[in-house]
This record gives sequence, structure tokens and C-alpha cells, in this order.
Amino acid sequence: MNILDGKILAAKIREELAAAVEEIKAEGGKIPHLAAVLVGEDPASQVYVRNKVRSCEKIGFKSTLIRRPADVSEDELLGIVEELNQDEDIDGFIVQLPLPEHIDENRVTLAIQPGKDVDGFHPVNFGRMAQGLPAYIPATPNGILEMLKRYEIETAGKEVVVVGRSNIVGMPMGILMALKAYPGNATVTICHSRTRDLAEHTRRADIVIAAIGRPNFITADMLKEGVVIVDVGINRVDDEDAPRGYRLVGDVDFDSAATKASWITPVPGGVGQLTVVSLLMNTLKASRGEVY
Ligand SMILES: NC(=O)C1=CN([C@@H]2O[C@H](COP(=O)(O)OP(=O)(O)OC[C@H]3O[C@@H](n4cnc5c(N)ncnc54)[C@H](OP(=O)(O)O)[C@@H]3O)[C@@H](O)[C@H]2O)C=CC1
Ligand SMILES: Nc1nc(=O)c2c([nH]1)NC[C@@H]1CN(c3ccc(C(=O)N[C@@H](CCC(=O)O)C(=O)O)cc3)C=[N+]21
Ligand SMILES: [Mg+2]
Repeated sequence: MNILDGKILAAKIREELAAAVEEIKAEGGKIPHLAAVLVGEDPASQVYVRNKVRSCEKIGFKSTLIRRPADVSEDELLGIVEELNQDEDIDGFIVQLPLPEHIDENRVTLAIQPGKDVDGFHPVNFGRMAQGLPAYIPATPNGILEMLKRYEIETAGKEVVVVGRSNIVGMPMGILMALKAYPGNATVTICHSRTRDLAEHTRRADIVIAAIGRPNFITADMLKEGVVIVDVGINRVDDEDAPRGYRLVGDVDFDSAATKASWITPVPGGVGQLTVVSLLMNTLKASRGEVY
């Protein structure tokens, strides 16, 4: 079993980004500026925001965090989005999901100007991605592609099973793995909560990508010998011995899956690390006008 090490890879990519910032400074160019809007207290979003701000500092990007309580009105939030759309110093921004029940996520996503949508959630970016056109690719799927590429994992002709069909992870990941590209050219199955026999699918898979949101859900008995495992899940489980009273685990039961896997991503230290740096990569692209 080998580890797909997100921590090491992310550190390497941060060095590349820091070098790009140095170059921009030397040329007297504009420092890339990323903004994030966080509504309420979703735990996965808090982890993400913390790491994003820290990474921006490390590499020399500017970052702005806008926080609102869970009871913020949809109108106020749409107003913030409009201000960020207009703000010429901001190259890209994201609105953290999930949003509270009373706010229409689609309405907010559609309000983001596609050229600043470094999450790649706007249907214009999603559509461009699906057709293999220049686009912002959502940070998590993009980070996974980066990981597969840099570890030279073979994907052409492989059976890839994605578990989860969210707009932000499962669905774009499935599309990307099916595109005529590397990584890609795979035969893709997308599973979800209505899948009749999940294990029947995962047992056939050469590559399993789990984005479910259920702690330790995928176990060794559901996997084939030699499988490559990409675990996207970020789940809190109670742990009295941990400093915060909880620890993070993935959607895959790491210890059991590791007995079957040829490659596996840890949680933490796997996909999440790449998500953060790929958002920064998208922000650099935005500041250079590389997509639009
Ligand atoms: N590491 C990272 O960078 C990131 C991590 N995450 C984490 O990844 C996980 C998934 O996130 P996200 O995609 O937003 O989650 P969502 O809750 O939006 O989607 C979960 C998906 O899993 C499916 N699902 C739920 N239960 C089962 C089941 N028993 N069997 C099969 N499929 C099931 C759902 O099916 P259905 O559609 O039928 O409801 C849905 O498609 C979370 O833990 C999240 O915190 C998210 C983003 C980035
Ligand atoms: N608009 C939007 N875009 C997102 O991409 C988005 C979102 N909303 N809402 C929440 C989820 C969750 N998510 C994470 C990304 C990185 C880590 C991460 O950095 N994880 C590290 C650190 C864990 C730790 O701090 O211990 C790791 O896995 O090693 C976690 C979670 C992005 N999401
Ligand atoms: Mg969700």
C-alpha cells in the first residue's frame, strides 16, 4: 500500500505558486486576491476557510474573508456577491456551501460572475468543463486530477466508480474522468443513495472516488485487490483524546481499505490539501486572465 500524499504535493505546489507571486512582484504586477464568503458555522467549511487563509498568507496572495451569521438574508448575501463581482481588486471569490435552508444556493451561484467563479460552480463554467473547453474546474476535482497526474496513476480504460453525485464533487469528478484527456479516458460509474447494490459496483472498480459524507462508510469487503482509493470525505467523529474533542475521518475506513489498496489518500492530509491549492491555482489563472 502506498500513500497519495496530499501534504507533500500541496507544499510543492505552494512553492510553485509562491515563485509565481515573486515574479509578479518583480514585474510590478497585481498581487492575486481571493475572497471567501462564509455563512454560519458548517464544520467542513470552517476547516476549509482556516486552511485557505493560511495558504494565501504562506504564498503571498491577498485574501479577504467575509463572515455572516446563519440568519443572514438572501438579499444581503446577493448584495455581497454583487460587490465582489464589481470589486476590481478581487480576482476570484467563493461562497462556501452548504448555505442555510432559507437561502437558495442556485440563486447565489448564478449571481457570481463566471470570470470570478474560481470554484467553477456557475453553470457556464460547469458547461465549459463538460465540453473540455477552458474553464475554472471545481477545486476538489481539480485537486484530485493534479494528484493522479503527479503520481502518474494510470486512468485510461480503467473502471472508475465515483460514490456521490453532488455538483461540487461527485458529478464534476465523474465527467472529468470520462473526458478524452489524461487523467481521464476512464469508464465511469456514478453511484448515489439510490444505487441498488453499492458494493457490487465498488468491487469492480480499479479506482474508487468516495464523496459521500459518511464516516468510514467504505470498507475492505467492498473493494478489489490493488484498487486506487481517493477519499474526499471530511467527517468529524467524537474523540475524547483529541485536542478539540473530535478528529477528522474520511468516507473510507482507512485501516481496513489499506489492506486491499495499491494507493490511498489519507484524511486529513489527502484530497483536502489539494483542494486548497487548486483554488489558489484557479485564483492565479483568474488574475492572469487565462480562462476569460
Ligand atoms: N476534501 C475536500 O476537499 C472536500 C471534502 N468534502 C467532503 O466530502 C463529502 C461529500 O461532500 P459533498 O459532495 O458536498 O456532499 P453531499 O452531501 O452534497 O453529497 C453526498 C452524496 O453522497 C450520496 N450518498 C449519501 N449516502 C449514500 C449512501 N449510503 N450510499 C451511496 N451514496 C450516498 C448522496 O446521494 P444523493 O444524491 O442520492 O443524496 C450524494 O450524492 C463530505 O464529507 C464533505 O465534507 C466536500 C468538498 C471538498
Ligand atoms: N464553495 C465551496 N467550495 C468548496 O470547495 C467547499 C465548500 N464550499 N464547502 C465546504 C467543502 C469542504 N471543503 C474542504 C476543503 C479542504 C479541506 C482541508 O483543508 N482539509 C485538510 C485539513 C484538515 C485539518 O485541518 O485537519 C486535510 O484534509 O488534510 C477540508 C474541506 C471544501 N468545500
Ligand atoms: Mg452538501
